[in-house]
Amino acid sequence: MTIHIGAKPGDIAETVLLPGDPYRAKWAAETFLENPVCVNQVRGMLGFTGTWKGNRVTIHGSGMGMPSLSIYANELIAEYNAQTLIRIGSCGAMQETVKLRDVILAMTSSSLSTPSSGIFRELNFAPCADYGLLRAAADAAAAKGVTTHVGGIYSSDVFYDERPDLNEQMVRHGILGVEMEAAELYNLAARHGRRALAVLTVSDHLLTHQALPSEDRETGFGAMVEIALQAAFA
Ligand SMILES: Nc1nc(Cl)c2ncn([C@@H]3O[C@H](CO)[C@@H](O)[C@H]3O)c2n1
Repeated sequence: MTIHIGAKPGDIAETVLLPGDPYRAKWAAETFLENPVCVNQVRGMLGFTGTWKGNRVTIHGSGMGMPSLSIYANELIAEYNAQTLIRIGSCGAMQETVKLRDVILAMTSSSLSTPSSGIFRELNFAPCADYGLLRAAADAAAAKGVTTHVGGIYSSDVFYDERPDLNEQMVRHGILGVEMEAAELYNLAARHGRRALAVLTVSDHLLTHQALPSEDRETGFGAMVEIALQAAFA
């Protein structure tokens, strides 16, 4: 047990999928895992452990924002020996070529700051995905015929952004999309020698201002979950 996770030792698998929304964790566990068991309910941040094709997997909410993800990722790594941590989530597209429902595989993630900024101080550390996971996810997506974009994303500290100048530079430099967790996940994986990847479904578009209707957000997420599972056990 930890301060924020009530699971008993051994309840959490070494492979953990991390959606921001605990109810998406519940949906994904019930949809994709055999015999999912709820292993955490502390503060409503649900976590479930089951098997996928015989492989043990935990699907656990991370909450929104890097501070929240940092709490869960730190505890999953330190107390439950998580070895592979894959964020599955939504993001906003920042390039014309990226469309709603497309999948983005985050090779790197830029940010203004992260919970690790205090450690790095003046170092501009480059948070990057595990290459093996990234390659396996790209292969899985291609095999499924899912339109996928691999490149840099932006992990923001805010949803209601007031920096159009910043967005302009990120679009100019090819940033594919914006979300709020991946950079710190990558920092923690690098610090602790673990594997991490962010597999994101485009739910909003910052240039066209389109947004997926709520019912699509769940179905469209199925491909992303399957890509993450296939990559984790490739
Ligand atoms: N900043 C931001 N902007 C856009 Cl357009 C987003 N679309 C999805 N998200 C993700 O969804 C949640 C916010 O709705 C966050 O966890 C974030 O990771 C977004 N976060």
